[in-house]
Amino acid sequence: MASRTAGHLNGAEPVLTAHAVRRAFGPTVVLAGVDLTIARGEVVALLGGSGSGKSTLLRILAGLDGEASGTSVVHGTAAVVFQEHRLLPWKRVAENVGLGLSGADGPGRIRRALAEVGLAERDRAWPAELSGGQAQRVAVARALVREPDLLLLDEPFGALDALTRLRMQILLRRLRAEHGFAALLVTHDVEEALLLADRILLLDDGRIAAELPVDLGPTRTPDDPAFGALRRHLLDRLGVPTT
Ligand SMILES: Nc1ncnc2c1ncn2[C@@H]1O[C@H](COP(=O)(O)OP(=O)(O)OP(=O)(O)O)[C@@H](O)[C@H]1O
Repeated sequence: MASRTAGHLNGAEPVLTAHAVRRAFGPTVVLAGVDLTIARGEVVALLGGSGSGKSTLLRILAGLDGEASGTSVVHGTAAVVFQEHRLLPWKRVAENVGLGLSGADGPGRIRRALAEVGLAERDRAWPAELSGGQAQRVAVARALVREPDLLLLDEPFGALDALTRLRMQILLRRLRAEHGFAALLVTHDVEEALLLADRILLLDDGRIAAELPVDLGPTRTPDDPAFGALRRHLLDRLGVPTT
């Protein structure tokens, strides 16, 4: 696995290298030795059945789990976006985005990050005054303001309605084109993975069971026969019948 994941780098610098990551909860082994390399600027989607350990792996890579074994190194800055926005209800939008940010350029960076997610006018709002989609865009701004080399995204659009989800996917694609960050996107949604990722990994039985490059070019639509073929292949690997 290590040599396979290293292969896709083609000489590109890695932004994340993880090796032999293992995590058990009591007697239950959830991750049995995961090797993973992400290149600078690369978007990797992580698919897997419910309970396969996707969120557990993401938390380890984010440095949020002290109990795992193996090594995981982010070469640069990482920022995390979760399925729930996790905004502090007692702080206004701009304060939430700027949490932990220091330096005289903080207010300017907060303004720019909010403008980038289309919420420049909502900087004084309270989280409770926002829609689900707006709150999640604030969470994205809070990640962006740190100018991350790597975004760790745990089902970031999973709680949103279908239309808002589509808008967020388009926003993420645009932000990625502008900023060039790398991302690891945990998702249940095969189409979302195919729309956004350069490479898709399948987590099964505690390991990366399959790896699939997505050679679909920058403009992707589900009507494209090549898109459909990859979709069927992935659903098949996930054990979902398509006929
Ligand atoms: N803190 C914990 N204590 C005990 N078991 C846990 C803990 N966190 C996760 N698990 C178990 O580890 C397994 C993997 O959970 P995880 O949330 O990583 O899966 P997932 O692939 O993200 O699932 P889903 O797609 O349903 O969100 C599950 O069986 C879960 O019950």
